[in-house]
Amino acid sequence: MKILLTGSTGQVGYELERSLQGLGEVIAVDRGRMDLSDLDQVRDVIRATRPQLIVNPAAYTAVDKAETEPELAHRINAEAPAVMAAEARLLGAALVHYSTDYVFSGYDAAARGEHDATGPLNVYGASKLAGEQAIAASGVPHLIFRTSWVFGMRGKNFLLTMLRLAKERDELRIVDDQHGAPTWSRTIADTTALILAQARAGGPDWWQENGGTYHLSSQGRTTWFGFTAAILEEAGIACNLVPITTNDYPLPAARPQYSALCSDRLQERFVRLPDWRDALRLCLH
Ligand SMILES: NC(=O)C1=CN([C@@H]2O[C@H](COP(=O)(O)OP(=O)(O)OC[C@H]3O[C@@H](n4cnc5c(N)ncnc54)[C@H](OP(=O)(O)O)[C@@H]3O)[C@@H](O)[C@H]2O)C=CC1
Ligand SMILES: Cc1cn([C@H]2C[C@H](O)[C@@H](COP(=O)(O)OP(=O)(O)O[C@H]3O[C@@H](C)C(=O)[C@@H](O)[C@H]3O)O2)c(=O)[nH]c1=O
Repeated sequence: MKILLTGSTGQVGYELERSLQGLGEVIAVDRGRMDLSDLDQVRDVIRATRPQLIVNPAAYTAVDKAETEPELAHRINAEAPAVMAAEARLLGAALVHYSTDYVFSGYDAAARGEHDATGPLNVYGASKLAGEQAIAASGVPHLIFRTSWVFGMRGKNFLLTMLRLAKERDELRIVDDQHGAPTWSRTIADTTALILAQARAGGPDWWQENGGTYHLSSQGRTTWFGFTAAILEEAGIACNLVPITTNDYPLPAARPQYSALCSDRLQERFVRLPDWRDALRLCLH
């Protein structure tokens, strides 16, 4: 199977480049080869490589910056995936795409299912939702994995930011009223590969029976403060931690207060993901 992989310099893309190796030939394209803000280039690269599967973890992920660059965020997160879906459909290929807990408003504490009403609070979330909708409307065989609070030992993420800040400062003030499930980039990649191995073995009806949107997020939940406390404990770093509210830490983009995703659909069909704390321990050690 020929797989076109985007975003291989990102957290999830880096892990996917390794996890997908067993499935076939992986053609990894970075921004230099396929810039998602250039829709003609996206089309041209897909037509030139003729993949049987496109895996797209590339995205505009700068949540605050997106508030001042809504058109660019929309092009990368919505229009480029729409082009990928249309081109994949023409080729008879399938598309795997990633989305976010930030498609939800998160006003209440219940964990959200795949069919619960969306309502993004910020530009990033709205652009990701538009990407999901474009893919679903295209009729291409697809999987959309919504994940949350991605961490890993590479790239830009909350875990690495906290490890750095805890060494630089005596005290960290961290929001304790936003709830979610930190999810390891490697878990996302390995789960994707496991499901795609089943798809490959499953025959022509597999995508029709199993395609669509899945929540792919760790078991359990915490707050950014709880996540930070666990990071420092696992890493053996002493630093004074002060819980604060969202109002104490004003940022350009609003974030959902309750971000927990219910991953039951994924668990019933494929695999149960580890608890966020166990994944954190494995990642750090
Ligand atoms: N990070 C998180 O906490 C979460 C992420 N997600 C979703 O998961 C997926 C993977 O995210 P993650 O790996 O963390 O993201 P990262 O921010 O780590 O990586 C983003 C990737 O997209 C690439 N990219 C950005 N802009 C362009 C562009 N114009 N053209 C080509 N490539 C581009 C980046 O390339 P470059 O290195 O050149 O910038 C990088 O490889 C995304 O769909 C994201 O929305 C969902 C929930 C949480
Ligand atoms: C650095 C820092 C952040 N915070 C707060 C700010 C914010 O409310 C919260 C999270 O910070 P960040 O801005 O790093 O995280 P953020 O960019 O909002 O993370 C999101 O990224 C996108 C891509 C997603 O899809 C989401 O699932 C989610 O992971 O932590 C503190 O309270 N203290 C601090 O020192």
